[in-house]
Amino acid sequence: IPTTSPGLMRLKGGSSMPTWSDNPAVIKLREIAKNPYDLSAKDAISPARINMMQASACGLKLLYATERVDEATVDALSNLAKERDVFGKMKAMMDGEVINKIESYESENRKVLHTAMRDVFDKRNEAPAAKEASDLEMTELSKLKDWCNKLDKEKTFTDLILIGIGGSDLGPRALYLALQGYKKDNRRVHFVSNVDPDDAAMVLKSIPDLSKTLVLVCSKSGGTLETLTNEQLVRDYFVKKGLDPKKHFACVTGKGSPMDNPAEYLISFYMFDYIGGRYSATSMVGGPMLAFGLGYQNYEMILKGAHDMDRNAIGEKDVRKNLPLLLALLGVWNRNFLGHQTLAVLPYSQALVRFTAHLQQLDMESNGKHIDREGRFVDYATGPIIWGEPGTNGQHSFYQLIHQGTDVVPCEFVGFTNSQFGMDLDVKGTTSQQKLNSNLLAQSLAMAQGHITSNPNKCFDGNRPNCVILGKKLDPYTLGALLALYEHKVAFQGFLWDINSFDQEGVQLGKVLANQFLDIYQKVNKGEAVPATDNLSALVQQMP
Ligand SMILES: O=P(O)(O)OC[C@H]1O[C@H](O)[C@H](O)[C@@H](O)[C@@H]1O
Repeated sequence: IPTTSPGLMRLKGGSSMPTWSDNPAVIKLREIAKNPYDLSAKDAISPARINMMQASACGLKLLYATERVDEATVDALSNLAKERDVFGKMKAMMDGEVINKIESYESENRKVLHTAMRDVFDKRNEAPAAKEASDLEMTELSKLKDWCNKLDKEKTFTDLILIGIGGSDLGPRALYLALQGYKKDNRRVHFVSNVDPDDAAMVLKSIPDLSKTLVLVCSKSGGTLETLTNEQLVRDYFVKKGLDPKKHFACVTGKGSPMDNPAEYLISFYMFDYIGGRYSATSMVGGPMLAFGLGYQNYEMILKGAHDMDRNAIGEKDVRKNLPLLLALLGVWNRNFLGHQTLAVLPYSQALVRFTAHLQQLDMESNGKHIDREGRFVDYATGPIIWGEPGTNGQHSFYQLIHQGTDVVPCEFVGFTNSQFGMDLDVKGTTSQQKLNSNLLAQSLAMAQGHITSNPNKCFDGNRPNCVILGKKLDPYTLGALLALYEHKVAFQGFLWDINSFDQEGVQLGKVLANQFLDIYQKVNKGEAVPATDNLSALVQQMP
């Protein structure tokens, strides 16, 4: 990681944060990390440890007896949280201070208020933290509720195609797929995100009746190439089928964006510049689609679960009881002090099939950063590489490396006592759900304690850190809480690293170059000559 760059001049002296290495807690944690807790030692994992090393909030329980920490490590991590002022920063975020910025450099300069989108429940003896933002969302929510009632009454639409990408696709799609047990009868949602024309083609071919289909175009900026292209493609398809797009197309966009053109749409919903794409699932980006597919009440329960987790994140100052902060600190321990580069998130729930994909954007776009909030290159590791697939499928694929590979992969397992549909059978004395959960618990323990034998081929070193997140059942409330747990984990980690978790400059360069390639394709399409001497043209000419 570079620590200096000719292109990066510090314009402003004096930092409010001590540098990472000067933090007393960092010094202490580095000392502990020389000889961290050995999970593979005899009796290292005991019933007492399992009972003590756990925390609960909003129907979720975090078990961390299988992490390489003891009480002294957790104390030192707790001090790190204090020294890096994570609660001050979380409060600034929830109160609506402008925290999405890099001091003295051109940056987004925005508030970060996804929590205000669900701060809509308390009977107002306690005012919402950012009242103006919550009030604006209340207006959108009541518009959405009325629209849902109208759709329920008129029964005109059975299918909805959501067109969007990145934050306008991943989070909402992950939530919809996660709640199939709560789907409304005779309602289906489809997703088109990739600019690959086969994505839209496959969805359009699968629609049973286009005349009963809504299209929800979702883009905060209203200018994303993939989304605009797919909107045009789908509009064109409707026209070809003799249908008027104006009677089918709705949109979600930022106020004042190029897409904010109500005359073009049946209805327009709004999100705001202080809602980051990857934090937007509980804004109108998720709202209309989820309320259409699952019903408005279920959407409200997602918001309620998320809001309750927001309260845990800001209100619970004891790190041993604050789920997002505890998860964040355990992650920082594994990343910065034990030196692990990746994190596998492994849901033992088929419903969470796209949840890890959403977390990839949430975490890696937020914390894949190399400068701190004052524009200095950091000399410590920031966000890990996130990956994973649902278990037990993953067990039959990549778990070999997790158990015996030369890289240690910290894991976060997620599981539920009950299935969503309850369609289960007792085979050989246990249900399928119990078989699923036995596998989850077995993997966690096997990674941690290992198994030493005289045959090296059958040796498991163990000492591979992991934790387990458990809930009773993946219902809308629990899913909202799980979503917010990860949103705040990511934010807390950004606060600990003192980076800006809310911009995404790293995705710009590729977009600029893609536009330059498009210019070349345009010339090729018009039969104009393209220069043979530049890299871009040379690459285009490589396409078979
Ligand atoms: O919602 P949109 O403005 O269309 O943006 C969609 C996505 O595109 C960008 O490339 C960003 O990296 C994402 O953070 C964003 O969610």
